Amino acid sequence: MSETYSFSQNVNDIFVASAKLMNISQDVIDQIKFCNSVIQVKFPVRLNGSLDVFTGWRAVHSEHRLPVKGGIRYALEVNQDEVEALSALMSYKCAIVDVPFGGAKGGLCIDPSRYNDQQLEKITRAFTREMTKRSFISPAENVPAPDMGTNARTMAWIADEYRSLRPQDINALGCVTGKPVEQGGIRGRTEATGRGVFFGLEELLNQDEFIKPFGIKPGIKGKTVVIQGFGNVGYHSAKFLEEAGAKIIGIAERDGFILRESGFNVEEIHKQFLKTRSVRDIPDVDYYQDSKKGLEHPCDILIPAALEGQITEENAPRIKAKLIAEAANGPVSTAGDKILNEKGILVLPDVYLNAGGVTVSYFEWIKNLSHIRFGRMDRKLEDMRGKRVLQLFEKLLDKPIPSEIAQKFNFGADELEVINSGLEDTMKNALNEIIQLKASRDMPDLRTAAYALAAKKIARYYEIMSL
Ligand SMILES: NC(=O)C1=CN([C@@H]2O[C@H](COP(=O)(O)OP(=O)(O)OC[C@H]3O[C@@H](n4cnc5c(N)ncnc54)[C@H](OP(=O)(O)O)[C@@H]3O)[C@@H](O)[C@H]2O)C=CC1
Ligand SMILES: O=C(O)CCC(=O)C(=O)O
Repeated sequence: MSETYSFSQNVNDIFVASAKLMNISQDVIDQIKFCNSVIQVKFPVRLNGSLDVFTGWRAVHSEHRLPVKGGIRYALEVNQDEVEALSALMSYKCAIVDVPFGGAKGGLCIDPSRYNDQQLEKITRAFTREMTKRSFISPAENVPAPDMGTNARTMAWIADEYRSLRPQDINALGCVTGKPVEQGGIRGRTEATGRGVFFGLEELLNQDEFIKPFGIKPGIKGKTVVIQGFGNVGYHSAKFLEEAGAKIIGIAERDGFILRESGFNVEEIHKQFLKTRSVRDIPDVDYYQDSKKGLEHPCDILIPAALEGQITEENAPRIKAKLIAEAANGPVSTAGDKILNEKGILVLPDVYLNAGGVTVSYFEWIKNLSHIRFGRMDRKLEDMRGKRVLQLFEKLLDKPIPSEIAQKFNFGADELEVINSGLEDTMKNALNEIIQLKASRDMPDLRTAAYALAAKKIARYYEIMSL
């Protein structure tokens, strides 16, 4: 990454350029683009007898809708510029997929692998107290979720701590999403971002005319895929793509790049990886110590699913993938993006593609506020209704409907089916909106069109308010 790289500047630049293409006034652009507020907290935690001081941030980008929403990241690289950029991405992402939230993001400067679970719990609870005290966590105003270095368990600690601080808040469980199902979470959230990446790619690869100029053939089957980052998002993206017939040939992790041109068995490799969180000693693969070289390996689809700023003007000229699917936030810098576009590489942008996580977080938040699981009240009723319709058909036809056909009438969906269908619908509709806007305004690329769509939707809110 170049020394002058500013993630938030990158996000602002592309937002401003895209908003201008929609003829949005400079006043409204300025109102939207800046981060509304950001807190930095420094707090001590006693671990093994000594006091360690931790630094964390939570940035709120736009409160045009409340609550504001966005993950909490635990990583040593976390800094204020990063959380501000990520919070802006959250505002735009939510607008694109019509999730009625503003944008936020948090981060704690910590290497989570250096602490055991008990220590992480203590640190997380202390961080939660700091943010709750300042109203940077609440079901009505500011709702975190998992991101790099955090997971469902971290969210359970946050929810529990918040509940003990605000026992009178009947909606306390909605103060955070991405919780374990047993603690008020929703089925399908853990894998939602990866599943959303899959739905986005599936929809894109169905658009024969759109992808043809990039030399990309329709369909997922047989496509070769390289993934950077084998955590939550990378693993689930790989898994769903493999299930649909893609060949995952390369995985770039923190400590190296593994390659098998004939394709991995994702589940098997993931099991091995989890033993040490390393790709170094995985058998029967080619191993390269220089992880970043993995991004340059020839493939149909390259999926950066780790950090921002991974493809810049430095390595973009050497990228050989036909399609880059940005599962991570901000993996391609503005300068890198320009080079990819000039090379004719299609980029499916983060601000749309990884929105599956927040979409299902929205469903979880609704579940927490309504205090009932999706399907609990009407599943049986729907099932009975469906069966009656089938019986009626059988009566009219005077013969039984073959069981393989009857089974396809999946009446009475359970929570996971409801969530996954809502996610699929959201991801596919949003991509079509982006593609249509790109065509109608002759926009240069999907990223510009996605930001323009977000700008249009958020600007509408401000314009109505000042009528
Ligand atoms: N979780 C979610 O729901 C969402 C996540 N995202 C974005 O997706 C990306 C990944 O998040 P998530 O999967 O949740 O995070 P995880 O922490 O689960 O996984 C990230 C993985 O990337 C690895 N990694 C870190 N640095 C590098 C590097 N330089 N090169 C290769 N691999 C690296 C990590 O290794 P190690 O553990 O050693 O650090 C880890 O295995 C982030 O950009 C995040 O903002 C976007 C939307 C939602
Ligand atoms: O699920 C959420 O609320 C936020 C997910 C997130 O942090 C992201 O999309 O970058």
